[in-house]
Amino acid sequence: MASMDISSILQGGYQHPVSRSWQGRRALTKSMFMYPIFITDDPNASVLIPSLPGQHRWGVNKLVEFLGPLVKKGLSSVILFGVPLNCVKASPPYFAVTDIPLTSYGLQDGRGSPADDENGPVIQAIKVIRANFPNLYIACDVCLCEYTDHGHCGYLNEDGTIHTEPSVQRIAQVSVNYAKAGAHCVAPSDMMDGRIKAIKRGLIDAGFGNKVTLMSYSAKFASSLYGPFRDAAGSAPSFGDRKCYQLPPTAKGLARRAILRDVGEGADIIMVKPALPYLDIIADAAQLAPDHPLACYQVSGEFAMIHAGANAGVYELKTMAFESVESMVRAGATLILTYFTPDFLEWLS
Ligand SMILES: NCc1[nH]cc(CCC(=O)O)c1CC(=O)O
Ligand SMILES: [Zn+2]
Ligand SMILES: [Zn+2]
Repeated sequence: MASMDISSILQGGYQHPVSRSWQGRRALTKSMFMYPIFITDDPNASVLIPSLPGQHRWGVNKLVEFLGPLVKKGLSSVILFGVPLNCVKASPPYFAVTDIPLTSYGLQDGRGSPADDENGPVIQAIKVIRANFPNLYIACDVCLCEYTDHGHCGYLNEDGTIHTEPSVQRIAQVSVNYAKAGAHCVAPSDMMDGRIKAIKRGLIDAGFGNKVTLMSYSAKFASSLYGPFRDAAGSAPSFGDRKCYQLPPTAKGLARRAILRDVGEGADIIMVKPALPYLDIIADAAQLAPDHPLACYQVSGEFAMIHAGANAGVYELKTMAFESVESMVRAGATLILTYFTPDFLEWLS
């Protein structure tokens, strides 16, 4: 060892737990975690989702009891997903958005009207959370796939292709209605071209420009890792796939263009999704949008996979969960959407 060159020695710098804690650029904090929760339209529901270990579909009447202990432990933000299950399915009509009157809640109509119905699960949940947890930051996922009968993220033309303009118009309308109900943040996950600009315009025109954050799922890939979520939300497409709007897994260049576009269209936060297989994209986003908060979504399949590996004895769950999010932070993420949030609140206490 005496012959080893001074420039060869690194271990002296991290032999102690305290010196190891200085090796990350940023330490994990509780406020880095945003918790995705599923709100269904049975107000008393508390239904375990089999493919998402420990996660439930909640009815609005259960939210206070469920969130109370988490808020006490330091939960600072949630993202809401509506899961309308008590809807009659109709065959998809094809139309321009302005031609279709709002139907009453309960009818799945190809227009996605339950998304922002006054009595629908998301609007109700926003109000309950605002009233009971004044410091909890509420983001709302905005998409049409949970609400349309065909399960696609936008409206369709007769040939099954995306009808972009009415889709974007409707997504902006839903976003504004979530803002009116009290959401602090709207997060469009639909991947329709031009929706960030349309939502920003809508928010500004409705007086929410300086009050509501716009978080864009900018680099969202067509991934195999959304399976448990589609189970949970009942949002699997009834035909076809999402490859014409979600990005191909190989598409580094498209992801970079989408990030730059969304920055230009007024996004306040950029997101990469899924997270762990796309760390290079997170690093690209950190470099392309260095002055924006950068979110990543550790999606349902990543969460299920980490649990499955732990159950198979491949690693210890907590160690792997830490390694996964530490990797995301190392790549440049400042905010992580994850079903592990309740666990991290415990682990970081
Ligand atoms: N647009 C809906 C949406 N919003 C978030 C997810 C995935 C979240 C997860 O898997 O945890 C999806 C699924 C999809 O696009 O098919
Ligand atoms: Zn969708
Ligand atoms: Zn297609």
